[in-house]
Amino acid sequence: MTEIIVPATSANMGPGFDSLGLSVNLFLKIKIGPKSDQWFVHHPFGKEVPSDEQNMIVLSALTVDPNIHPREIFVRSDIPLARGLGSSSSAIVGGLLLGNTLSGSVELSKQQILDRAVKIEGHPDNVAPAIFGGIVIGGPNPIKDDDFWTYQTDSPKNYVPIAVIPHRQLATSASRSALPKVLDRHIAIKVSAQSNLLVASIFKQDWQKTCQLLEVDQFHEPYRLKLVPELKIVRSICHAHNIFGSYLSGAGTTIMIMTKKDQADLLLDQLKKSPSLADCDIAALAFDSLGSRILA
Ligand SMILES: Nc1ncnc2c1ncn2[C@@H]1O[C@H](COP(=O)(O)OP(=O)(O)O)[C@@H](O)[C@H]1O
Ligand SMILES: N[C@@H](CCOP(=O)(O)O)C(=O)O
Repeated sequence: MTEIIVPATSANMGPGFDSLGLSVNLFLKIKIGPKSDQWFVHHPFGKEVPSDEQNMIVLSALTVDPNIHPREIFVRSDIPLARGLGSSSSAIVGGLLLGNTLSGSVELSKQQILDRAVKIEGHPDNVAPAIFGGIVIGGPNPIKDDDFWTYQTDSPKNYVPIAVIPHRQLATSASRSALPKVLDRHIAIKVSAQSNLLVASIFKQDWQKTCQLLEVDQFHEPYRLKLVPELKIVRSICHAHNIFGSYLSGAGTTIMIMTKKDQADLLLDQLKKSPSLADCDIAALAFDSLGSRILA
């Protein structure tokens, strides 16, 4: 049975709001089952997620080719829903790859899949690393807004992403409505300069500076702090051990920390000991370098 595999993603690295993200080793897996009278999606998410053609995976597949014959599909996923780890992007990218695989008349390139995925999701910072793997910077082509440029690079070898995942869900739409309509010019200039530094540090593999710059966001974190107070707690535990590299992953509620491998055990231990983080799953993940793949 053909299987489509899409990794989870952690968007909004530092001040790279809506632009900068990386992929990690939690996966959405879609197996393509037999033809059927109607679409039926076998999935583990309960009633919250539709099992018919209204399922996000099927909706995305049908944007590629509305004439695809309905199928049964079998979905497994260890990406938690609505926690800032790109579950909706994984469904969109997985659906587009499903449509591309099943269509007899359309064959999209990776770039076309990216452009369509951004159109559905609204921003490239999850869908781009979900497609390409590693760390990806994405943004609109300056002369053609529906075409997205990306630069991809490897994640650091001697660092590990530690995720603090509150049990609470937070829909991206709700978290976006906490953001201000207007930003102060001085703040925007300063943070945009630091965002430029962040990108340079990533491509120079100057990971120590990267980790410091991951903490300077002022585009979204200050406004979302009231929705994810755990960010402050996690950051202060990290700083008490002179560890930098924490940021609000996507729209929350997950907090990601990029930390040196030799500091990971100590940090995990300290985070797990904190009574304020009792309602969180805390785990060392791994960076994903492959992005989406299809196993025949
Ligand atoms: N595998 C999936 N299949 C179908 N729908 C999904 C899947 N994963 C996520 N979704 C939809 O996306 C929603 C979460 O999207 P969002 O609020 O953007 O959070 P995030 O992308 O950070 O997990 C879920 O509540 C569900 O409706
Ligand atoms: N830039 C977006 C990222 C949303 O990521 P998600 O994983 O929470 O879907 C935003 O901050 O709204």
